[in-house]
Amino acid sequence: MTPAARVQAAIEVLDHINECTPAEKALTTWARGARYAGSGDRAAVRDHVFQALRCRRSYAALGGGTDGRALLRGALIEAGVAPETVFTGERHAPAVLDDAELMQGRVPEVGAEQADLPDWLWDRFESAFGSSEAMRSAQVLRQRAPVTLRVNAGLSNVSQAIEILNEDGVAVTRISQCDTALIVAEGARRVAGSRAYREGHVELQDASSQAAMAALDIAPGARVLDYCAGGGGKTLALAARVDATWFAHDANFTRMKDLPDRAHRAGIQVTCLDSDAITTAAPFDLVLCDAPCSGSGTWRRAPEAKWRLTPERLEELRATQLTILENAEQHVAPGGQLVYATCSILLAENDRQVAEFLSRHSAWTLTKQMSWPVTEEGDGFFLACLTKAG
Ligand SMILES: C[S@@+](CC[C@H](N)C(=O)[O-])C[C@H]1O[C@@H](n2cnc3c(N)ncnc32)[C@H](O)[C@@H]1O
Repeated sequence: MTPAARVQAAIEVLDHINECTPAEKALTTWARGARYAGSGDRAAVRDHVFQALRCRRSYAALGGGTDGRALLRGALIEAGVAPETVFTGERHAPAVLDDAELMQGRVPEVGAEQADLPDWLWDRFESAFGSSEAMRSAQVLRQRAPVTLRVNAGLSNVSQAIEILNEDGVAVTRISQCDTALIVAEGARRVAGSRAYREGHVELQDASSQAAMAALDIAPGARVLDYCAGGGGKTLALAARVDATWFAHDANFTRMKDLPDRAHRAGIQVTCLDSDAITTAAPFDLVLCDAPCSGSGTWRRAPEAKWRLTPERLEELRATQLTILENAEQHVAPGGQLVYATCSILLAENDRQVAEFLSRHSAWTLTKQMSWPVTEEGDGFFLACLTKAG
């Protein structure tokens, strides 16, 4: 496909998304009907679509509308490419911009529009971080996220992992934030098929999640429950550095379906527990609640979420987070830890939740609280460690 044909395909996918189709589904539907598209074409179309979703508001201002054509016109203007060089009307390229379209478009307004956030979220960002840090975070969320690997310290060391990845054409760079984290500089699409990945030397995991798990104090031999385990990424990260007994739970048990295989690949053992089995296996020395959240620290990976979140949905999430903490704390042994984590940068889901929990539970003290801002190297992440009276 020509570059202009890729833009036209992205326009069609964005129009489909505008009709309330989830981005992944719209992309899959397009790819099924576009057998002529090679993997490079599919990746390029996907990049256009996701970038337009990250920058939806500012591109809409620049391009003069919210349909696919306007968004891609806005994207080209921001990239310094004259839209008429792409909207040529030639074979498979977008049709020439008409007079009505050319009348539209303006510079995005200072504030929420430039930040590519809904107004109410921009207000929250500004009041939490101040204008300049709020804008810095928002601008990072407008960019593509890095592909980051975690070296499985249980099986490999960093130099060995880099060497094995290089053999398969995956070039990586180390970062200061975390010893085990490697950012993929070249060959991201080769990671899943690489020997390093297949044999468990590396896992995909954001650097801030890795740094947060590295910040936990876990004694060898401890009994640890990952209460919101999902695919088990946090358990695997912890198990790579401490020899403990690992348990995993998720309200949606099927989310843990890949965990036994992933654990096997990483050379560790994890016991998956349903709610009844938790009661039998309790108490635990540490219960980790990597709670469902707005994902605001990861919106560059899932940009639709920032436009979908509403104040009401945020309140629902907050209620779920507190219920999870209330349920999980009952399974912690005296003197043990309850760890609350989110991949959000919103105070409402982080500091405020910890304060709320502490105000209701006098037996608990906050022993550690850390947060990671969104940066070029890592997603936003929050961690609080609470200790139960012995
Ligand atoms: C942020 S994700 C966890 C990600 C996972 N820890 C990882 O590292 O891949 C939150 C998880 O919490 C689960 N969840 C939602 N409500 C829950 C509840 N009431 N109790 C336990 N798990 C819950 C969801 O099914 C989801 O898998």
